[in-house]
Amino acid sequence: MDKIIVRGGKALAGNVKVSGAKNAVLPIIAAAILAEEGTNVIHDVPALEDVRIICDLLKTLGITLTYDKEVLTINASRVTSVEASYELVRKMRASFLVMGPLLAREGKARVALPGGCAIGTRPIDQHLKGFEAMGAKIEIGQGFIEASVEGRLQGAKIYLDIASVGATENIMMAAALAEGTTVIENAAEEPEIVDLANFLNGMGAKVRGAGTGSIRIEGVERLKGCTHCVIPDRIEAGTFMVAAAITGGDVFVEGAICDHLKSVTAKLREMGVEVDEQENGIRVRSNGRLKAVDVKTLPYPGFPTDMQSQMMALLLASEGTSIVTETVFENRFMHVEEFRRMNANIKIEGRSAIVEGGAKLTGSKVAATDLRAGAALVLAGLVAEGETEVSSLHHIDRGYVQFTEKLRGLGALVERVSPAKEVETEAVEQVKTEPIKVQFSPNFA
Ligand SMILES: CC(=O)N[C@H]1[C@@H](OP(=O)(O)OP(=O)(O)OC[C@H]2O[C@@H](n3ccc(=O)[nH]c3=O)[C@H](O)[C@@H]2O)O[C@H](CO)[C@@H](O)[C@@H]1O
Ligand SMILES: C=C(OP(=O)(O)O)C(=O)O
Repeated sequence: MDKIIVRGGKALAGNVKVSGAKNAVLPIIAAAILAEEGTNVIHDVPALEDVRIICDLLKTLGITLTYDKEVLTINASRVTSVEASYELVRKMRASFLVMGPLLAREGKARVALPGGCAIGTRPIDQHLKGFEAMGAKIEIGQGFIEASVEGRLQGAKIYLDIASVGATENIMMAAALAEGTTVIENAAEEPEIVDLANFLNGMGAKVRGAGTGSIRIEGVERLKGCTHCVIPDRIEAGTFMVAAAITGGDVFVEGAICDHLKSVTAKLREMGVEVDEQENGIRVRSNGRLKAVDVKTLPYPGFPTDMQSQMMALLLASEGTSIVTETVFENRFMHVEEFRRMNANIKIEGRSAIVEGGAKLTGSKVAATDLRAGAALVLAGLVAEGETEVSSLHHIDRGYVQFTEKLRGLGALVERVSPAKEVETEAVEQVKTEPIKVQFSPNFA
């Protein structure tokens, strides 16, 4: 299995370009199922494992896709199946996002139960509540959820008990082709919801209010393909902002949208990091002296749970005690155990982690427990003494395009090695100066 080897001690400097947002492109690809005519042309599609999986899923539904140079074309004029298999849903929870579009277009959908994952149980009750309110019959059995409706879905007023990102997206997509108007109250307000709404509207839908807690969707009879550019990934951007701060570096994060990163920017500034918001990106500078701060994850515009572990790495490098409270997911502290292997002093009390900064982190063998945890361990490795070896890289591949290459572009002493190369490393002890080969080259076509 591949590993990332990081040697700490280098201040990062230079320019890094942010890729398209994973969490925007996944629902957008699912929404492409709704286009009964024309072709969707989606730009800035990141070459990620999750993107490959959802593309594979659409192919099993009979849909035609091509992918070249970050441009994905999807022709969904023909849908030959309404079933999302366990094998695909198991690999990626977001596969469940095909349920709304399939139900709205085909009147039925059969999707494997997504189950829990490393960060919590992650129920889907709010998605199902929305579909039922729109007239769908839901049956659960043999590991699948089957949804069906006689005729078209009916517009409805839906109040979400939790401002769930996925439920808001799934219901929005279903409502786009429903008869009448749907109003989602307590809707999630994430930028990815706005991007999805823009894509749906590009296909001819009538979605208003995305980005607020109340979204109104007037159903239309047909949708057709359009051209769309995916927003930049705010979590990838935030990860590189932390990389600059933790190493006492000076990095321009090109393409980052300042508005999407306000909570992250505010916390970095509280810690003493200089954040310069520019039109086409964000420059982050730090002298490496960091103050401890408390962080609480919340739905957008609050501090993102997807930045919690990276922020914890930064707090470990700060002076003083910080409290990190996770309110979005019930079990998103798996990385704490891995940080401890690196000499971190962190205590968990319920939903909070008490992080003692200041102790010198030491390089160690650690494993990514989810994709953000994987990135966070690499960040910690950038300031640890000696060498850190991060394994279980399939997590990182889900959400970061060429992570090691981008870090190396900023001067980080980091590389990805495959088992064959490891042997070589031991044999000749030269690998640290060799250029690394690109490990990930997806072929979606
Ligand atoms: C592909 C994608 O976009 N993933 C993001 C999305 O996940 P996802 O859409 O799964 O996250 P949700 O906003 O739905 O989940 C938030 C909380 O609501 C709970 N919940 C959710 C749905 C439901 O029906 N019932 C319920 O109880 C979840 O268990 C969780 O505790 O938003 C999360 C929260 O910002 C991010 O961490 C993920 O990176
Ligand atoms: C938790 C995440 O993604 P997902 O919802 O796809 O598991 C994430 O992007 O950090």
